[in-house]
Amino acid sequence: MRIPNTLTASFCFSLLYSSPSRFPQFASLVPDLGFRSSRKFFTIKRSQVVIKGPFQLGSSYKMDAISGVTSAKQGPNGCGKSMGSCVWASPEGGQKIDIGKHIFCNRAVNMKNIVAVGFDMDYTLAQYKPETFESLAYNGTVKKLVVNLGYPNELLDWSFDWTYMVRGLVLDKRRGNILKMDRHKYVKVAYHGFRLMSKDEKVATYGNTLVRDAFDEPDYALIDTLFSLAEAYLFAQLVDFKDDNPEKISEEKDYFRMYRDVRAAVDLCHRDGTLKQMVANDPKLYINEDNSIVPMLQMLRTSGFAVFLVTNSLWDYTNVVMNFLCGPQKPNGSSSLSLDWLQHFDVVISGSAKPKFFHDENRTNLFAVDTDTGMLINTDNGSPMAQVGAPSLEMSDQMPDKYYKVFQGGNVGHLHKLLNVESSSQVLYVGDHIYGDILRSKKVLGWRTMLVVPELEKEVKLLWHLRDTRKKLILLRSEREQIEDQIHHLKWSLQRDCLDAHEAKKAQSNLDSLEVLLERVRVTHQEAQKVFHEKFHKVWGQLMKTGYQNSRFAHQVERFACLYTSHVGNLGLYSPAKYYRPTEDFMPHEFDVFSL
Ligand SMILES: Nc1nc2c(ncn2[C@@H]2O[C@H](COP(=O)(O)O)[C@@H](O)[C@H]2O)c(=O)[nH]1
Ligand SMILES: [Mg+2]
Repeated sequence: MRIPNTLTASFCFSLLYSSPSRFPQFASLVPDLGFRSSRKFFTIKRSQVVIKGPFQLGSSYKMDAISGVTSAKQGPNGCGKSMGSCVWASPEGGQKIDIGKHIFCNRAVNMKNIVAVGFDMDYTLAQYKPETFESLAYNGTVKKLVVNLGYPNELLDWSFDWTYMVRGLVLDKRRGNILKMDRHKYVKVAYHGFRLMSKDEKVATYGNTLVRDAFDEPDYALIDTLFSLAEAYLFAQLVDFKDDNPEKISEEKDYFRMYRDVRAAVDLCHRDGTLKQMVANDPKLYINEDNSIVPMLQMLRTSGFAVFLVTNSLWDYTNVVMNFLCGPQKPNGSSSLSLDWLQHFDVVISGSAKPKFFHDENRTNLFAVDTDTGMLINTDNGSPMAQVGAPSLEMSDQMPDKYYKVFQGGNVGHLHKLLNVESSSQVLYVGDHIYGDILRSKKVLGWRTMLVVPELEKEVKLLWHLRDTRKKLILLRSEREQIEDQIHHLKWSLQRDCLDAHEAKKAQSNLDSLEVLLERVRVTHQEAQKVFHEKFHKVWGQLMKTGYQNSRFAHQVERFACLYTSHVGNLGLYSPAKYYRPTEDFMPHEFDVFSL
């Protein structure tokens, strides 16, 4: 458990209730809550090949009590004047970073030890607009279910609430349930379709099992990428539809098969042009414009880092998206495709097939990509190969008129070689997908990782605004526990102590009052907790919490992401020489000792 150094003082409180005569103090809290309401790149001329051959959120941050910004004393300036908006440094030697844009640290990353910084593209560099992009995926999927898989036409009239589903949920494919669980994998919130399951139903289904469910494939699906929000919503709709209209969905299509159909239809939307062609036609409609990316990339490169892109998207689509993000932009927002954006990268690997890419033993060929034609060129572990009958390869020191740094496929070994990386700990990779980008790269490979969690900006800001409420909730929970202890004490005394009649009567009276008070505090606490969570999300509450515990999603972030932040551009707000240090760990006993 970690708490930021700067906030610890505000969490200090003491509750020393020793006798029933102090009960009114418990009750006095209830109405106060306000809840009521080194570069090497390949160069290829048409007939000839030429081969050519890197500074936390620690104690130096002070929270601005009004606005929730911290002022960061920064390290040496690695940012040239030309990079106007890469403003991590200012003449005053520091700048205000909005709390929603902080980079949070689970595991130390010293940028001075990093040689190469890499990026994922979709939902990392490119933030899709869920209201248009996920709706496109939703509509395309529904259409395929009806036209190709024989689902009833009325599905075409359904609509999609893109705000409903959130990351970190788990779909129970066999039972048609959508679950939110804590870090111990205890199901805390459960819906069947869109119907909230009662506590008894939930416990009967998921509680008290001797062998705890892993909640993994094949019976469960993890909503771990923003790409999955539409399919989760559609699955819930289908579950309700089948329950209400069993005659309209063929019998053999149980919940599991319906999920499989939805998955297959979504998958096809990603492959058959349903999504990519539409984005290519009008990127501005589907992707957020972002003028922080280019300055951030420039800052990294001028600071000496090798910068790379590894995306599962293929070259043609990558080129469209990166053109949109890096320009050149035309006044109307459209951009004609150019290769200018490649200047910000040392190596680009499209069609990388992550997470397989992170396994060294994966023998997938690495092809160079002809960026004009999209044609793949054979390479021998990244070194271009001559075709039989074509002119032979030559080595030259001269800068060629056309060079290649775009590849497809391959594995992490190829990438290390291309970047001249000696140790995997020298690489920082920024991605949005815990499984696809982060887990494997850190666990298997030892790369340093940064997870982009766009939901975090709103969550952290809200947490900041609700900090007093949160403190009152902590106080109320503690109050509940202490009343319970008093009740247990009195009950024990009534049963075991030889009390005279007067003492027994007094104890019983105190006990009766305490039980009434406990019920009042319990109801108030529960209601307050519910209202608090609903401020974050009307259905699922705080992304990073389930009740008091970290959510399963938060647990994964903590375990697998060295760093995490709301937006990739936040990297440009910190010094390229920054030493990101984690906040101090706290065990529960330390909370008691230090009154945290
Ligand atoms: N075939 C499928 N492709 C999918 C699916 N969900 C996402 N995607 C595509 O993967 C890449 C992600 O790229 P990255 O930059 O984040 O590595 C992108 O092209 C998506 O369209 C799916 O279910 N099936
Ligand atoms: Mg991605």
